[in-house]
Amino acid sequence: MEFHAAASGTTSAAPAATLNRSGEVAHPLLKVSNLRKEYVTGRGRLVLFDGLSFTVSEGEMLAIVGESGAGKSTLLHILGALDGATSGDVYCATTHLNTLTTNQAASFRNREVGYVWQFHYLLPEFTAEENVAMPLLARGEARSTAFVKARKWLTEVELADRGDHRAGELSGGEQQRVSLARALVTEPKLLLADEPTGDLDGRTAEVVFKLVEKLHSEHRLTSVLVTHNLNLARRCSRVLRLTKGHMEELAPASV
Ligand SMILES: Nc1ncnc2c1ncn2[C@@H]1O[C@H](COP(=O)(O)OP(=O)(O)OP(=O)(O)O)[C@@H](O)[C@H]1O
Repeated sequence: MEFHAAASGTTSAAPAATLNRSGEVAHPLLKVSNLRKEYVTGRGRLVLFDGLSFTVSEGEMLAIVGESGAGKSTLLHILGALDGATSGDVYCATTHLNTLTTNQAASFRNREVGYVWQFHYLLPEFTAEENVAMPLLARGEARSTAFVKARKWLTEVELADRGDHRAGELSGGEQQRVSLARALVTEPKLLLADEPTGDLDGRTAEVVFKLVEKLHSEHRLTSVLVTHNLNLARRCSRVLRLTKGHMEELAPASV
């Protein structure tokens, strides 16, 4: 168990190391300070959250829970440089996400973050292998090495024998495992997952979540998962609940 001091509200410092309960140095990978997100809508300002401050240490598996509409997906998008905050700061290691240009944000997403969504967003006409190789090809990696890595990651998600199958011909659980391989083929530090098992039946969800747990620990990932599934949330090392615009830390066992 680790201590997680909330960020002090400073807006200029990259994450500093802290001590966990065993006296080991815990290096924060993500540091969120005083974050606010609002939308200006036809009916006025919609403030999703304000004053959010928290850190996520390297190696943690964090679940973000909360009511529908609380802003969990929006927060995940901000952590992954897919969306910007209205104010406040987000650091991923020494990268200050607020200051990235569009191109820098795209490069950050390609190199540092793996995304898994509720819907897999695979290209159905392409094979599993081609789908997994796509992020590497997008950043200019040679086809031969991209496909070697894609096959390695399909093996990691236990789909080595399905590489030449079209994504559209795979089952929902298999598609989600391919999307997990695609998320990790670039060997990111950070895995962001938004309801990764939300579209799957209970048994298939368990298979996919076990794979997430296995890959998280074997590849020393830092993972942030948005979920409504409290059974999955309590298996994470930390749980934060987004409620009425603020964050509460919950003991996983009490979720
Ligand atoms: N571009 C936008 N403009 C205005 N409002 C938006 C926009 N995007 C999202 N919202 C609103 O922000 C709120 C939070 O959305 P978000 O998807 O982050 O919630 P959530 O907690 O992930 O919900 P769920 O659990 O249902 O997926 C919702 O009320 C949504 O309608």
